[in-house]
Amino acid sequence: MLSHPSTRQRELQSIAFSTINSTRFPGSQYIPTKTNLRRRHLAKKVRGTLMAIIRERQDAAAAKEDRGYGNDLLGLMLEANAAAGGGEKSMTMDEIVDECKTFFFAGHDTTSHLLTWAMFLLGTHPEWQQRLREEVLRECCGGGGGDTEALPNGDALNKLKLMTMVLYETLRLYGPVSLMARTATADAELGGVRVPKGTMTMIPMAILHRDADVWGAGAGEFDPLRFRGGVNKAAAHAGALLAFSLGQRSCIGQDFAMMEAKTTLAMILRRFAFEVSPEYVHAPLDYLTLQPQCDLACFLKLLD
Ligand code: HEM
Repeated sequence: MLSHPSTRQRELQSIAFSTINSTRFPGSQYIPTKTNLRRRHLAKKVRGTLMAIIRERQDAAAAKEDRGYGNDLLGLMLEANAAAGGGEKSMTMDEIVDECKTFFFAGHDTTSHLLTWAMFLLGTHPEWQQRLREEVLRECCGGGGGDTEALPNGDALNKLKLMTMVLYETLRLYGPVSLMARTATADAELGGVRVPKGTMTMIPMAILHRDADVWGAGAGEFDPLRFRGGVNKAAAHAGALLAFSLGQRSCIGQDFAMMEAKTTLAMILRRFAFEVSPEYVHAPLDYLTLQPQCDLACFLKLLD
């Protein structure tokens, strides 16, 4: 089934990933190969769907309907763009569509796979699952107020110290983004190796995150307590956890991702106990984001 825009966007990502190592030459993207034709067709469909959503928002704002451009990220972007009034700071329609695609890819698959791996680790470490459940029941039942059905509020989420440690440890062992690329903008020297300007370097975060020189002898083990002194004190180097990258181009959505993951896990933990299916095959696959190759089946048990 390929009717949903997110399904099309996923197929586009999958084409992009599978052609990363293909030989390319100027103009090769215009040759009518099966993959190129499919890519063009999907890109057109995704753009059409996004344009329809954007036009609907613009019409609602023009008609001065209460909802205006909408109170989500797209709404804020369209509102800011309208305020820029076509000046230097405004975005073209193509740029807005591209932002929508970026946020879908950067913001959706990453967080959902962080949750997948957290479920895997908690499903295979029942003692940690129980510790987190106790923390959740203590700190945020009903946003901190005792109602087990209500969403946890921001204050309650901030009190989930063990949960934060488990998520950092999940990001270390199974960070959804396992590789980053950077191009040297000037001649440089890196660990004694000359890196000429223009060289593309790859930063293998997944490997660095399991380096015993940095994380200690138990680098391969699940040990959330290594983060008890904070993220900067967990390893030999303060910037060792690279899951969201560091510096100017680090992840813009990292706080949001942590909040989403904490909220979702809190809601699952207080209602269900879970374990990983004995049929699960452990085969993490780096398919733009790190994910289980054959899904992750879990058994959930409703708690009293
Ligand atoms: C567990 C969840 C997430 C992880 C592991 C993650 C990881 C990363 C990493 C490693 C980068 C740097 C990539 C590079 O420089 O090559 C990045 C950038 C980015 N992320 Fe995330 N991300 C997550 C969630 C999110 C969410 C929820 C959003 C949006 C709501 C988001 C939006 C972005 C954007 C827009 C960038 C580009 C920032 C820039 O270049 O200035 N991410 N993310």
